[in-house]
Order: sequence, then structure tokens, then C-alpha cells
Amino acid sequence: MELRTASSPRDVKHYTTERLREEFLIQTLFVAGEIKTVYSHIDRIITGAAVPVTPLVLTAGEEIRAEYFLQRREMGIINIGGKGTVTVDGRDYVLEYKEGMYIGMGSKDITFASNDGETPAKFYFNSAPAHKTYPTVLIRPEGTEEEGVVIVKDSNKVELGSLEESNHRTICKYILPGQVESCQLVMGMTSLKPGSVWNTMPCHTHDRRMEVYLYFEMPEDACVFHYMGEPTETRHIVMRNEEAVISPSWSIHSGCGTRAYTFIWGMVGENQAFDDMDGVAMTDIM
Ligand SMILES: O=C(O)C(=O)C[C@H](O)C(=O)CO
Ligand SMILES: [Zn+2]
Repeated sequence: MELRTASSPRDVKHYTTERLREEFLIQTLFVAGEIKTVYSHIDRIITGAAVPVTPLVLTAGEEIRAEYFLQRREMGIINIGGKGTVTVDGRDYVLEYKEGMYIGMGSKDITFASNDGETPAKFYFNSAPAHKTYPTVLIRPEGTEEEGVVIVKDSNKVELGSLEESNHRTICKYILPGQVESCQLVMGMTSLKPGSVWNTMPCHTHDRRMEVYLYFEMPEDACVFHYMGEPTETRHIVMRNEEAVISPSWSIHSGCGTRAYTFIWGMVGENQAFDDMDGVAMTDIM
């Protein structure tokens, strides 16, 4: 498990490109046959990915000094690869492309498997400290509700922006109060419409929550200029396909791509109110 420490905005404004990337950018998360994890001191979020060629077992690791990974934690997963199965304490959950899961605190044995090792599942996950066990469920953006399966409500699919502003996109909220209960994790996916390139612009901060973005569905030669920093001290990080970026609570998190793309966002911290953001006026950003 890789460790990232927290940072002060007063220091970050002096960082070079290299240092910014070292502290906030997460590369090579998706490695065939491996589970990769990055532990951040910011709200103690763990960002990770499992790409099983043959089944992979999630283990706690020395760093969290737990008997098993979710002994004191909860986890949200979204599959961005081929069809796969997550087995939680003996129960199988089959995840198609862009289907997700919430796994509650106390779940002991977690295994990731792909239906076909040639086109493996790519399970992206965020995990945060938890204090209570909420039900483990499979989350589908579309479909019919059944036992152990939650379908994203229409009210949690929000269309924002316009082609004229180059920011036409759909926000699909997977894990949030009233749909999939969790202790602190809020998670979802935003898809840009063809021709739109801006996410989260007009931008915002939320001092009450930190956030991690994972950019994907980008060709190899495409990139997203991810903007971070205090609203009047912005910096950018050039991001490629399937790379993640840590956004401290004091930072904006917004991106402009060379073409449309998709990203997964995960937030943890003080509250779970998605709309509790502090908007930055377009005239104030520097
Ligand atoms: O495109 C957007 O706008 C987003 O997806 C915003 C993120 O969900 C976010 O930053 C939530 O705080
Ligand atoms: Zn945000």
C-alpha cells in the first residue's frame, strides 16, 4: 500500500509540476493480476483497484493494522472493465461494466474474479473508516430492483451544463443517503456528452469533504487537464486514461479534456450532502 500525506494550501502553491504529481496524482492503479492501493492521510481514504486474471483476495496489509480490510472500514466499488464477480463472505455479486457495489463494515472475506481473464474486470474502489454496518448491495444504473440489488433512482441521475458551455454531462449518484446508506462514503460517476470537455465548471470546493476523481474512457493520446488548488491559486495536473487524483478539502477539482471522457468521484468527510458545495463564481477564479 502506498502512502500519501496531507498537505497545506500554503505549501502547495510553491510546488513544481513534479511535486504536484507526486503528492496528488495516482498512476498505474490498474495492473493485471494485482490489487493496488493508495492510502491518503486526508480523511484516511484508500483508493484502489483490483484487476483479477485469476481470483484475487483482498488482504488488510500492515499499514491499517486490522485483522481484515473492512474490519473498521466500508467500501464502494465500480467496475470499469469486463464482467466480474465480487464475493463477500461467500455471497457472489456479479458486476457488469459500470455496475457498482457498497460493502459494509465487518465484511471479512472479499475476493475479486473476472468472468474472462483475457478481458478482466477492473474493480475501482474507495474505502473509508466506518463506525456502523450498513447493508452490502449491488448497484445498477438501470434495471429492476431485487433482493440485494439497488437501482439508481431517476432523481439521482442529474443532467448538467450545455454544449454551448462545453460542459454537458450526466451525474449518476451511486452511493448516497436515501439510496445506498453508508457511514461517510458518497460515490458516483459523471459522463460527458460528445463535444463537451469540461467537468465541474463552474467549480466548487467543500471544506467538509475531500474527493478523489478517476478519469477513464479516454483514448491513449487524450488527456484531461485537471485543475486543483485554492480558487485563486489554481494549478493543473495532466491526466491520462485510468488515472486518479486526490483533491484535498480546500481545493477545487475540475477538468478540461481534449475530448469527452467519464470519471468516477468519491467523497468522504464531515457530511454526505452532495449539494453542500461552495460554488466559485466564474469571475473569481484565478
Ligand atoms: O461534473 C461534475 O460537476 C461532477 O461530477 C461534480 C462531482 O460530482 C463533485 O465534485 C461532487 O462534489
Ligand atoms: Zn466536489
